[in-house]
Amino acid sequence: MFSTAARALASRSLPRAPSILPPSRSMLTVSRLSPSVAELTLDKAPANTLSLEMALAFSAAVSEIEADPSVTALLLRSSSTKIFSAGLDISEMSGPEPARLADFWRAIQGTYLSLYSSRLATVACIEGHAPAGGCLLSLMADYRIMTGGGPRIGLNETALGIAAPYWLKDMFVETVGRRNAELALLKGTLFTGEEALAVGLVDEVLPLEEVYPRAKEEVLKLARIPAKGRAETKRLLRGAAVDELLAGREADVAWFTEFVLEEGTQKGIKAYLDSLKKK
Ligand SMILES: CC/C=C\C/C=C\CCC/C=C/CC(=O)SCCNC(=O)CCNC(=O)[C@H](O)C(C)(C)COP(=O)(O)OP(=O)(O)OC[C@H]1O[C@@H](n2cnc3c(N)ncnc32)[C@H](O)[C@@H]1OP(=O)(O)O
Repeated sequence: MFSTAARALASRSLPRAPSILPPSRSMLTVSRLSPSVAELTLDKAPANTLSLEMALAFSAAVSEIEADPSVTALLLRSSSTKIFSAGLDISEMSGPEPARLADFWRAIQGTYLSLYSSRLATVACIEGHAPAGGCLLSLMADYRIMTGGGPRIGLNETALGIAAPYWLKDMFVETVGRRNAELALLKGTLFTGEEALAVGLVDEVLPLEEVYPRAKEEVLKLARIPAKGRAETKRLLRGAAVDELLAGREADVAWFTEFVLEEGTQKGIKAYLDSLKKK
């Protein structure tokens, strides 16, 4: 839906180095809910983390779905009802090879550029946890439906000693409003579904068994909204944010790689990774 030039710029900046594996589809499945509605299921055990390969596979799958003119809507879900996505694969950032780290971040940017700018109507079906990068995936959708009670969602970067990139922070601010965002980002709050609903981070909260049926109902409904008007409205709402990242993509890569490669950050990342593995 964005300009051809912007699209070309986005795809030209994606990693092309021969060392990068081709996107693997085994981490994702794409199916049809109806002739015009696709379903994209994250299927990378145990936590649907965004590794370099997963991020590339995600963007490639979204682009492929979008390239089919008969598809007007997309449902995003996880094959696990416990974890929607645990966010960025922290092992990508622990003792990284700098060139791969830069490609990793370009691929993470690519997930945002592919789905946030999509012409499709998009619904996120969040049955399980969605911290940090998991929250990012859901924020890129037009509508979010989440399980109440147990799972948590939010941007917990600050609590991990890091910061969300500006384009993720901006998307969060746009969604929950300035003050709610400040309070949540500065504390690294992870919300229950009910708390997320109260701040506008999700649009509906339901018992687990009702989340997927309701998400299907909603995406099938959104698929019937005239596609051209919706796509143009999305461009008007989100185009400036997407163009800003496209224009400053390499500066954002430099910010991320410098931060991650710092000795202190590396110590923190290693300690956090160890704590996750020891759980
Ligand atoms: C730390 C980053 C550092 C620097 C970056 C600097 C600046 C830029 C900032 C960019 C933005 C970053 C956003 C992110 O996404 S960072 C990642 C944040 N994610 C988390 O904090 C979630 C961590 N995971 C959990 O809290 C739990 O796993 C969860 C609540 C989701 C589920 O709990 P459950 O008990 O059901 O499962 P676990 O046993 O904990 O996990 C299963 C296995 O998966 C592994 N795992 C989980 N999350 C990650 C992850 N994000 N990366 C890598 N591996 C992960 C976990 O270790 C378990 O593995 P095994 O023990 O089975 O081998």
